[in-house]
Amino acid sequence: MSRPRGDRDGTNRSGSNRDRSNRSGTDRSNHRSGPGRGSRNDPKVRDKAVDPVRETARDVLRAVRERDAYANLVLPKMLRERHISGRDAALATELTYGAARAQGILDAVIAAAANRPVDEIDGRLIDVLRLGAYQLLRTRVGAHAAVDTSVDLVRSESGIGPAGFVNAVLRKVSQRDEELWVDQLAPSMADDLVGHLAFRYAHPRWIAEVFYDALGGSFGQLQAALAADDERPPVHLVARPGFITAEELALTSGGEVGRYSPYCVYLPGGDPGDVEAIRQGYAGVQDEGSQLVARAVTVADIGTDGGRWLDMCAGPGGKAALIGALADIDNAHLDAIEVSEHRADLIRGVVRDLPVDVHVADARDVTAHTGLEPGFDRILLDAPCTGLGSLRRRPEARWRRQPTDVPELVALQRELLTEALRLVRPGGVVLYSTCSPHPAETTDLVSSVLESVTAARQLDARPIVGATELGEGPHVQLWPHIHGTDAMFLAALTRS
Ligand SMILES: C[S@@+](CC[C@H](N)C(=O)[O-])C[C@H]1O[C@@H](n2cnc3c(N)ncnc32)[C@H](O)[C@@H]1O
Repeated sequence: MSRPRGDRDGTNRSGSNRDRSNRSGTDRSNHRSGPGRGSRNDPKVRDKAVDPVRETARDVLRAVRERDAYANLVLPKMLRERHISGRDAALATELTYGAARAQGILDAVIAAAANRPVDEIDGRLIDVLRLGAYQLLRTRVGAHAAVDTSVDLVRSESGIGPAGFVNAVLRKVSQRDEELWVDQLAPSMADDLVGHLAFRYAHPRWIAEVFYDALGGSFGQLQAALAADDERPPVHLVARPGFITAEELALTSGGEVGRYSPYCVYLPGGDPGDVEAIRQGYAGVQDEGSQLVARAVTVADIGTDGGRWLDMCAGPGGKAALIGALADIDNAHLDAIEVSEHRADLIRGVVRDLPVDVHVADARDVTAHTGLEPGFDRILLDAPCTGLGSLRRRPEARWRRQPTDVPELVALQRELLTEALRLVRPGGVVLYSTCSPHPAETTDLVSSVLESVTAARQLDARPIVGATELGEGPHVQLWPHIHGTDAMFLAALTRS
């Protein structure tokens, strides 16, 4: 890949709320007459083609439910295969991700309207009911269009009886707005404020409890955090240092330079795949919080830097690409380890032309599996975690994750951090990060490792992160509602 050369600040060496209006409101079916108008009111006599946008959203929700698929992997592929683009693609994305994120509140409303638990309703109908209820409660799509298109989907696949059922349930859903349904169905604010907020902002209760603990027991902060997490997430781009500056990327993409990371650009809308710099490999899609973590590894003060850098859990390579670009500028070298062959391939795809070696190995015992000896100057351990800090970017994840996932991950994190502290040279830095604010994976984990590795101590991470409102330290916890980033956690450690 040929590219302009630059310095690490991004200068080319060549010189060169849930606000309803924020929700998608494209009512592409308003031309259709709805229930109560002539024969279209009767599912028995209708014979219309289904709307390809809703059909695609329905198919993705079904793949998520039946095959544990990831909506954000399945949807783009389906849109390409079905030649759905532009505004239609945007609407399909909003409906799919919105319905997946809001599943908890939608299911409660559907169960109340159907007068039966959702697990007693055929799964194929549930997908459509969620899609219809989402449109009714959380978009500006007209009620007739939301109901009609849903009934069409069911009638074409399952026939008149199920279509009549969906029609009846969605009509009942449409009789109240979201606020009224919350008043009726959510736990009372007086008796159970965490439960109420969890319901209102479509989070499982256990996750709201984790956020509440991580936020120091503040209901106000919890409400803001859940509300931000319930929003459509912003798209952040990273301008790869030495390839393009954030200013150039903002200019060419129509975006705005980010608040904290010198490499970040906020993209207001549109498909990042259309951005020329991304197509050329000069830029990528990466949350600003992840950029701050990657940059922090490279700016921590460690005295003389021998240029041996390590990324212990590197796949799919977002941070390795940024650290690798900075290593290139600083004449350093990065070893990137990843246990999954497929994810190692993804790393290779983004570090071409950079001083990065990719190793497929288990990082719990790096020397045995890669031959790499201890003595690294800078180590990033971006540990496998519950991902509770990036739920807004993984629509269905909040309903899939279970509290029982936590202990196994914590055990793995403990082994990996202990190994990182073995590999770092005295006076070097280990940055431990998670895209989770769960105390068991963050502060508690760091404390317990520090208790067992007596040569290690924690540094103040705040000065190397380059953001404001970072609390009392020494660790850093970013939040969507405060920093606009994913809820990344970061702790800096060294050893004697
Ligand atoms: C949070 S992700 C890392 C994200 C990455 N730093 C990025 O910015 O693209 C954690 C990664 O660790 C990998 N992993 C899990 N267990 C591992 C192990 N024992 N050794 C090495 N990698 C592991 C997972 O496959 C996953 O790709």
